[in-house]
Amino acid sequence: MKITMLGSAVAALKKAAAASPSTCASTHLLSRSYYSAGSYPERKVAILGAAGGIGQPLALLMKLNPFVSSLSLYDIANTPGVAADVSHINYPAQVAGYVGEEELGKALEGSDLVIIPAGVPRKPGMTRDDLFNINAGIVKSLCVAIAKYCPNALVNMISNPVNSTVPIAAEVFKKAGTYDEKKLFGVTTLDVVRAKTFYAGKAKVPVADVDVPVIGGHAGITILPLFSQATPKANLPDDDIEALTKRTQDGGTEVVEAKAGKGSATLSMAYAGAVFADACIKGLNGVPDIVECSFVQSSVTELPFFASQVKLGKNGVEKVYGLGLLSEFEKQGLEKLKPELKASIEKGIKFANQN
Ligand SMILES: NC(=O)C1=CN([C@@H]2O[C@H](COP(=O)(O)OP(=O)(O)OC[C@H]3O[C@@H](n4cnc5c(N)ncnc54)[C@H](O)[C@@H]3O)[C@@H](O)[C@H]2O)C=CC1
Ligand SMILES: O=C([O-])CC(=O)C(=O)O
Repeated sequence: MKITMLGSAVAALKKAAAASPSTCASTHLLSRSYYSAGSYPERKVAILGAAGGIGQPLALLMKLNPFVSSLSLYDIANTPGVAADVSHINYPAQVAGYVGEEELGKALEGSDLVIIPAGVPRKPGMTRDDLFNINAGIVKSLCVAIAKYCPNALVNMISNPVNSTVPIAAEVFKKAGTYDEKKLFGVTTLDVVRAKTFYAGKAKVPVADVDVPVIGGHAGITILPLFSQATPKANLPDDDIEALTKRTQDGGTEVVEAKAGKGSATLSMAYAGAVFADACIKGLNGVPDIVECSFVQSSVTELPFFASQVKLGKNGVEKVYGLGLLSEFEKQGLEKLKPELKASIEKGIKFANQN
């Protein structure tokens, strides 16, 4: 029964992907073109924190991605079991599990893409910034190893607070002399996934057709969905737009509270992480017009890092898009988010240079 369900879910994903363009509406995982055997280079993907709540379903989804030839699962515990389990799935990727710091180098060597969901999640009452004290150190040490063992890999940062962990990673790479701003991404795809889902529900349009850019950062009011640019157009009243904006900004907290102490979003995050990783790999492989929102080094505003739509190419970020036309409500939201986002970025930079 379970196998039948997974089979039909994959078939549904393939159907949806075949029906959608490969632009920023690409929140679908599998497309037929993947199956033109041998037409793409081998790709190694490493997941750091692979035995965790996000790491395990993300490992599953990356195993199902036929672009991936080697899947490297690293954690401080429990990865041999996760790797053995995932390795039995009849998709091409060769799976290996690595456990403990002494195996981190082997886990990373040769990686084209490193995805980092390592670190502690929130409990009710906490902000993402409350995770800083533990996760900053974890991310920093993992990035030191990335600089050493796979300095050319794209890095997808999931660990929170993303608004600070991305600047930490950038500083570590700068110190190591390996920083390439085109290759470092804060994963904000879950904000886009949520904005699409909530908008589709309110506007009563098919969710597969919806696109909504989300800009700013990845915490509370720094998450700014641009519903004025949402497609298909729905002309929702202002109070609906305000409610949708708030729900998107509080989406993570909604899940944290519903899980009541048992962590934060894992399944939707694994999905979002797999969508973004897939877009990165497609870009590396030269698939044209791959556009996703991500928190990257940016000159779109005065802040050094900012999330907006980016085009992904053979070297990572090919183009950072501007914000387009904003409504008055969005303009106000943009000004309101800047001080918090600036402080979180500076906190990350300071940590990386002091510790
Ligand atoms: N960017 C986003 O949109 C989202 C980010 N997150 C963040 O992702 C992170 C992980 O969340 P969960 O998977 O739910 O947590 P979890 O606690 O279930 O898993 C984290 C994993 O990281 C591992 N880990 C800890 N230190 C490590 C190290 N030094 N090296 C390698 N692995 C290490 C742990 O052993 C554990 O298996 C959290 O910081 C959470 O806030 C969660 C949801 C969405
Ligand atoms: O809310 C959290 O702590 C996890 C997260 O980043 C999200 O679900 O967006």
